[in-house]
Amino acid sequence: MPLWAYDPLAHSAHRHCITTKVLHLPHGRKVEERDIPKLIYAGRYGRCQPSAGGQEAEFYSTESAYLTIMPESNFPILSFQEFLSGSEEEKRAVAQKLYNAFHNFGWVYLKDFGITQQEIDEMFSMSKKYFERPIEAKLKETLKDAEVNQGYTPDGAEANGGTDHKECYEHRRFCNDLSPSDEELKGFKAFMDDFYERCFNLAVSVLQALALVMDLDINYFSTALAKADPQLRLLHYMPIQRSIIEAEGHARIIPHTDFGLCTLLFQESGGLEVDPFHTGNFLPATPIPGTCVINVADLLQRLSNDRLRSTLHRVTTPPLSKEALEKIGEHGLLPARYSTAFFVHPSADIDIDPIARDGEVKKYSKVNAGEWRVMNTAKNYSSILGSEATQIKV
Ligand SMILES: O=C(O)CCC(=O)C(=O)O
Ligand SMILES: [Fe+2]
Repeated sequence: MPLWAYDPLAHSAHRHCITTKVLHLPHGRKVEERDIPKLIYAGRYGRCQPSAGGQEAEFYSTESAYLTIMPESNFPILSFQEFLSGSEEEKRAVAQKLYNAFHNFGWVYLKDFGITQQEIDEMFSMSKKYFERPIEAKLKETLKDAEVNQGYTPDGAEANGGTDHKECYEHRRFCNDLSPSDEELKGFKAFMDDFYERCFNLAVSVLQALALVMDLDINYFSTALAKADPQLRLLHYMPIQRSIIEAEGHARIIPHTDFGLCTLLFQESGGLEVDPFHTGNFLPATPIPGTCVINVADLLQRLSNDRLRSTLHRVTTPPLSKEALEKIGEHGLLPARYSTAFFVHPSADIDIDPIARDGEVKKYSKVNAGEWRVMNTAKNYSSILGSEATQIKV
């Protein structure tokens, strides 16, 4: 695996290949080349830590800046090509790697998955046109119902235990009444329907891969998704004062887990951070061109009886150069950020009952996917849907 020194004060793309055989650390300590892969990056301004045992490495410095060491990415990067077009044996090998990534980290960067970077760029350009419209036009299309869960959400209206600073648009499979007409934004609905379908097909393939290694019927998830109505979400994090999103209880999106089966995520710039082990140690999940990120969500964790991990994640200040941060200052504005998520929820009539193996105890009770979804959506949107919305019981 190539090794990269990553400068947390520099732009996310700013990485230097490590050429040294030995890293010299403060206080005369050294890390031999063979041990470098064991170091993991431990926070935006944090420390390097050996991943298994041993002493903390802390920062080491070069002439240019503080550097920490990390592999090219904090999370595995996996080509999906051979699952889509390979032999049975190749399919199984990809599926096993996907399963391992979800088991160990809950996250994977997928490449060669059938949607090109050019198509992703076109989607972001449509997303920007949507959000650039006047606020009055967007507010007319405000999301109204936890069950329908389609339309626009203004800044500050969705959060659960803190304050988010973002605006969103939700697109669904069967009905999108609260979306701009062709007169308002030409081609929007047709474009989003098409992008939605491509995400849906990818989600089915990803879940089929998991079924293969989880010893489930290969059609288990396609049946669970037959009548499903997942949620394509466009997100816009407006330019915002750094001091606001770095204040206690605030973020562009506060730490949370997703509550469906899994989520596909496309991101244009940095700021996303993941805490795979729920220890408060958030690792940057910076965008890698040509990839999408896929994370496990709560229903898959429940179904797998905790074999697959649904991880905490948040969006906060992106990794910017020291100069850029100085220029922005504490009260200056951070640049806007765009991302798009596809939340994969099963059909409302499916029950999710943990699969316990080898005499294992089930760690969760059975839940109905439809009720689970309405309850979680209502909780997150109580500020626009009213407090009664949170009283739906499972
Ligand atoms: O914007 C992102 O990168 C993450 C969005 C997210 O986690 C969510 O909407 O649940
Ligand atoms: Fe999320």
